Amino acid sequence: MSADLAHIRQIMAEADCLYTDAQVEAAIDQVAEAINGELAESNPVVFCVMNGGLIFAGKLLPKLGFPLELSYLHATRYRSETTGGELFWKAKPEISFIDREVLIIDDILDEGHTLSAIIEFCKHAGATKVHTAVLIDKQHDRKARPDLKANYVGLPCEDRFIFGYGMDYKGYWRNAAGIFAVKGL
Ligand SMILES: O=P(O)(O)OC[C@H]1O[C@H](OP(=O)(O)OP(=O)(O)O)[C@H](O)[C@@H]1O
Ligand SMILES: Nc1nc2[nH]cnc2c(=O)[nH]1
Repeated sequence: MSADLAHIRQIMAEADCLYTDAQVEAAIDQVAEAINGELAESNPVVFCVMNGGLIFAGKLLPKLGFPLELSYLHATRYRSETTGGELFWKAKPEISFIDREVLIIDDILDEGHTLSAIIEFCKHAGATKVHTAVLIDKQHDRKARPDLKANYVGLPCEDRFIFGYGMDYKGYWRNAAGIFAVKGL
């Protein structure tokens, strides 16, 4: 069924802006500085988690000033919905992880089932160390594991359904220049 574009436009018009474009850009600069300080000698394979990680990875990678290899993987459990379900691998990584450090880049750590599963996958595939970077860490007590944290976090956000900078609302507004929360969610 095609999307109701009037509804999609209304979502943007009524949304609350949690972070402006400039605030997100400043947060990405800080993440880049931290990664440059810690991973410059580690020759990592960097994985962008599609689709949500695309914008964050695209903005972050040119700010990293050391040799790295880039690949992608696609795991989803929201599938254009606003609540998560089973993790579904749309594309598993094809590059070898054996004896490599890995940096996973994703847009959001929410309940963390996605990141947990990806970390386990990388370890089983032979990665020596798995580093994680997320643009947003959603603040609540429903994490998949209580100690689950990303190594690098751009910004915290309140416990609402958000979109923009790679994150979608029903498949739309990944292109929104800022982080927005859906009215009432
Ligand atoms: O911490 P969790 O509760 O597991 O949620 C986080 C995941 O949810 C989103 O992916 P989604 O399944 O929506 O796929 P998409 O990136 O293709 O939109 C997001 O990109 C993260 O990968
Ligand atoms: N777009 C979007 N995807 C998510 N995946 C997990 N949480 C969220 C969220 O708040 N927004």
